[in-house]
Formats: sequence, structure tokens, C-alpha cells
Amino acid sequence: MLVVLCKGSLFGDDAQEAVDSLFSLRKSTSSPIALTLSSLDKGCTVLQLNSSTCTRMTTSVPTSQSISLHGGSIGRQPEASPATGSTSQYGKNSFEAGSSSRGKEMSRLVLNPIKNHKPESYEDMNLDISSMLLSSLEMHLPSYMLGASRNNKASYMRGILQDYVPPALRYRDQKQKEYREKIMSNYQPLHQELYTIDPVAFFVPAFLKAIKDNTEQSFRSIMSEPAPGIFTFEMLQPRFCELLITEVEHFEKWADRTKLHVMRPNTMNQYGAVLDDFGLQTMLKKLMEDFISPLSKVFYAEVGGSTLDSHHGFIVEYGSHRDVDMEFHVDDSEVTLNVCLGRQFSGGELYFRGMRCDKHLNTMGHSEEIFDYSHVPGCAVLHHGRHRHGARATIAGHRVNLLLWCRRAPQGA
Ligand SMILES: O=C(O)CCC(=O)C(=O)O
Ligand SMILES: [Fe+2]
Repeated sequence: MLVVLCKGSLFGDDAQEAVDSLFSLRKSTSSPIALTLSSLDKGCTVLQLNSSTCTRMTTSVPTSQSISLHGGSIGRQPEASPATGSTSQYGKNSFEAGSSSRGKEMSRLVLNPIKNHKPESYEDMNLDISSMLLSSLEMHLPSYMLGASRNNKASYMRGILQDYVPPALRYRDQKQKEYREKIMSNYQPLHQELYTIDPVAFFVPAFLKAIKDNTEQSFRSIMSEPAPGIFTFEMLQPRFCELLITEVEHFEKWADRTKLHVMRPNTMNQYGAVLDDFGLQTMLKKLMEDFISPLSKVFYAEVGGSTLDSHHGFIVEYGSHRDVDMEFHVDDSEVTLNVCLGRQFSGGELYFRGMRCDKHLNTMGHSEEIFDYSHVPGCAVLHHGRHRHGARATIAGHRVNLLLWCRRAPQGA
């Protein structure tokens, strides 16, 4: 039995690769594969197969959506050559995706992905299976299912996947769902005005005008590009920054009072909070769609910047009794927005060391790739999620940043 652990939620190309890997393995073995598969939106994804071939590797970070390049914990490892093999015993291009003990009519998936099919986004459905995984799996639906409603496709695929979720992980999925539900039904926001975008109150006028004009020239008029693919610009109103910081403090105090253990943005953080967990999801979705996508369409089209369709929004906090620094890593995003909210601090500079493909994440940097940036409250840094970076120690004071990891679901070819 081979266990493949993909830590961090599967998304984008990773989700597609994981699904492809399952199918490659299925092709390469003569006996049916018993697979166990589960995914949490911010947890780990486990693919468990009784095969002797592995095409996915493990990250050593339990729930991080980032990949540490320090200390030997390396994610997104090179893949083995794709396995080849015969078509399924269940007929050309299909195989039985469920266990025979289910005692109900078999749901089927097709072996080869339908490359020209554009999968739907399942993000807003709040399912207990990763929406990215569903989008990837949709490319393997039998043709009669492709035209079904999104609800029907989701429940068909969920039906297949749910049977394989080990009880422990099903429990974790459930816990995470309950966490959000508990917050949503009991937490009283401090600043209701943060929960709906008010452009004039949120953004500085020059940023708003540039987005409204919506041309590369208007964007470049407010942005600097101090290193290739890294953009810095003034973005948020000081009052908005302060309201967001106090909202997070209010949430944490409430969580403390109600003995709710706050789930951190990822395992690289001991502090901070996921904004999507306490009701800011709709606001952040709009922030991405109306204010970041116009920029990413122009500057990050080659990594899916034109079709961003999901996000992970969170706050990081540094200083005494908080996180100190952030080790060298790449983000689990296509495009990352990082805005300093305040307050007074010294240190905490971001350092960038160039982009790498998955196979060369740990290779040396070149001098021309070195770029260091000192955070300024209200100012944003926009970069490729795969641009290697870290944050130096905040040596005095208290630094709070807003992070929006913008993502794109896998697209049909
Ligand atoms: O602290 C910072 O500014 C960087 C944070 C970061 O890179 C991350 O959370 O992914
Ligand atoms: Fe990062």
C-alpha cells in the first residue's frame, strides 16, 4: 500500500496533477486500485493507493498552503514520468470509481480527461470536498454527466469521493465546517461596514482612478515595478486599515472568551486569522474580482491572472508575543496581494529571490533576482505566488498585513 500525502489543499495544477496521477496509476496496474482520497479546503489531501508507483510526493508541513524551502521541507516535488498502460477493464476510457461494497449503482469516471471541457467552479457551494478537486475531477466525468447541472455534477462526484474518505479525515472535514458555522452563527462583527466593499472608504483615490480607467498605462501610473513581476503601490485608506486590525482583534477576543481555538492561516503562522472564516469572504471575493483581477489580467496573464476564481484571505501578525518572521517559501496562489495594515514596527522586510518552476524551487538565486522591500502601512505588494520570498524578523513594534492569495481553478485545454 502506497500512501501519497499532498499537504495543503489541492488546487489549480496540483489538483489536476493529483487526479491525473490517480489515473496514471490506474493505467499502470493490472489490478483495480483501492484509493482513498480526501481533501480539506485548508487541510491536507491524502491520496492512498495500492500501487508500487508514486507520482506525487509529500510536503512535511501539516496544513500549510505554503511550501517551506528551508529545513528540507520541500513541496510540489518533481513527478515521475507518466505511467502508461492499457485501458480499463471496465471498458475503454472508463473505470469503476467506487468500491464494490457500496451496494448501489456504480458511479463511473472516464480514464482520459476531456481536454476541451471547461470545468465549473464549485467554490461558492461550501462543500466538504475541495472545490478545486471537484473542478479537476469534472474533466473525468462520463459524457452523459457533462451537461448535467452543477448541483448534480457536484453530488455525483461527491458521492464517488465521499466513499473513500477515511473516517478520521471525514471527522476533520466536519470539524472545519462546524468551525465556520459556529463563528457565523455567534460572532457579532465590530465594524459592519467592512463586510461590504465601499471603494471610496477602502481605497486611496489614485488607486480607484487607475482601476476605473482600466488600462495598462493607468495601472503603471500608480505602480512601481522594482523587480520583474513585483509591483508596489499605495492602496488602502488608513482608516480602513485600522478598522480591519481592530475587527481582527475583536474576533480574537471573542474567540478567546468563547474558548474557540482560532485556526491559523497556515502552519507557518502561530498568529493571525483567516478572514474568510468570520464573514469577510464576500468582501474579499469582490476585492479580488473588481480590483485585483484587472491588474492580474494585464500583468499575470501567463499564470492564469485573467481567470482568477477563488481566494484565501488572511491576516498575519508579527512582533513580540506574535510571529517573528516568515521563512523562505512560495505561496499556494497564482497571484498574491500583500498589503501592510500597520501599525508601528521596525524590521519585517520582504525578500524576494526569483521565480522557479516546481522542479527547481531550491536552486540558488542570482544577484539580479535579489529584491528587498520594506513594508509601508497602506501600501501593497503584488507578486506571482511562485515568486520565492520570505519576511525578515519584525524586531520592534507590531506589524499586521493583509494577504489575499488569488487562485485559478484548472482550465480545460
Ligand atoms: O509577512 C509578510 O509580509 C509575508 C507573508 C507571506 O508571505 C505569506 O503569508 O505568504
Ligand atoms: Fe508568502
